[in-house]
Amino acid sequence: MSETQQLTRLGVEKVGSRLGAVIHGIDARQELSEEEKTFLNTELVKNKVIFLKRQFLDDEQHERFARVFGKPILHPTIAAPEGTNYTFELKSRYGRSTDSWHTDVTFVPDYPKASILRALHIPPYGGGTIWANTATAYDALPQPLKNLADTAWAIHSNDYDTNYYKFDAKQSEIADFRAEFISRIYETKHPVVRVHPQTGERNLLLGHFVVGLDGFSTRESNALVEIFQNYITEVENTLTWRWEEGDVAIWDNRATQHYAPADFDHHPRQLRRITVQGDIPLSVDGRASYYLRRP
Ligand SMILES: O=C(O)CCC(=O)C(=O)O
Ligand SMILES: [Fe+2]
Repeated sequence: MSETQQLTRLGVEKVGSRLGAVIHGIDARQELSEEEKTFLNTELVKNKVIFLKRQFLDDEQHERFARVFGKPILHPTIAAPEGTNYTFELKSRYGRSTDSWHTDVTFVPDYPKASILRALHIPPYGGGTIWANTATAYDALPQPLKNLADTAWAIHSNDYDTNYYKFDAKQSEIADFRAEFISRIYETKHPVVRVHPQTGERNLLLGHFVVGLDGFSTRESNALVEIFQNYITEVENTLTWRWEEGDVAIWDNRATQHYAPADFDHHPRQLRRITVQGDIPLSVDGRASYYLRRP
């Protein structure tokens, strides 16, 4: 197949106003061409979350496909399921989900650049995932709030407040997960505004691993973070994806937050995720994020 033929079969279907596109013409189970890899990386940065429908990847294909976007990395504390090297499992039998807005793994400085999530088992209703654009959220801030965000720093930790779980999931399941999640404690200081290394856009870098803003009291910090988060999670600033089994979502973890509503009762739900290596964020004035604490 000539290069032009190959490129013409690739398609981008925008599915959200501020972010989100479905990519057509890619079979992620196969080894991809350089053109296809470049295309996917370009569309990822442009659309912030992209979807490939009905791919039905196995674990090995998932890990290989993730390499299109970077170097797969292990979660700092949660072990990969047996038979996989870099996989993070989201498996729910009691209605638990990550029903809290976040960017993945921001409790380390060089948190993942992108996450690649595939759906194995989806409940009969609910069980979608919502993404938000952290660049348009920044752009929407009034100038005085931009000025504050540009100069503020936040402390992120994996020992954050997990009481966010709204659905009354089985408490022992939550407790077991939390125990493993905080088996080693990390703390990182990030600028509230991260300059995107590829687009130069300013992105709000917050989410549920934030334990506080540097230099503010807990009350002030909570109030300020809520103001910023409200801009991120404004409904018009988000996109909801209704999964079908086999679908793959890839998000730019430097430019988005996401949330998985616990709206599927006790139906089983299973997804697997691979994250790829990120680089260290830089603030508007060029200062880098750093560890405050590591095991
Ligand atoms: O369960 C989901 O849909 C997303 C969970 C999540 O936060 C993630 O995969 O990073
Ligand atoms: Fe996540």
